[in-house]
Amino acid sequence: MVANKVLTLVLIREASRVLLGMKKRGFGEGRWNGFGGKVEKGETILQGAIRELREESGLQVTHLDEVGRLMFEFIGDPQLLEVHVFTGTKYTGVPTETNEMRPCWYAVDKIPLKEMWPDDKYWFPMFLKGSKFSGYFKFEGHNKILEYDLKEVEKL
Ligand SMILES: Nc1nc(NC2CC2)cc(N2CCOCC2)n1
Repeated sequence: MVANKVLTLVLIREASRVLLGMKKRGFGEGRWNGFGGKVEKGETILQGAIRELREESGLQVTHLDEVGRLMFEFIGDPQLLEVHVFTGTKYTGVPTETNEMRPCWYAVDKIPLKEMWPDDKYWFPMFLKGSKFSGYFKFEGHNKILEYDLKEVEKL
């Protein structure tokens, strides 16, 4: 039995723009995404999200709201990914390029969905509306979604 791999994803948002980063190496390289990654032993998921945001973008936050939960299955891989999506509006610092990520602000009507993970085009509109969402995506490789279900929820 392989436990889920717990990952975080932080989307920092201002009134009409969202901070994304171009992933420069590793999982998701070449795609725009929020900031995040693994949760380490001894930290909560929220603490992991705050840490990854700081490490990957230089931004510090004291509060994040969990807005989504996404599960991912990859054909042929027993390891499920469990991604906790957070958003925040109050931060300190300036978005800074790191060896992981090149940050860039995107207007909410110009989100580069074609250059993001394929699932994003389904749940990003829910994120932008301020809804909470819960979904499951079955991938074949890193570009093809075989099945998915996704719903807006009152409570995660
Ligand atoms: N936007 C997004 N979509 C994902 N889709 C699954 C890979 C198929 C994963 C993911 N992250 C996983 C890595 O940690 C950051 C968030 N972020």
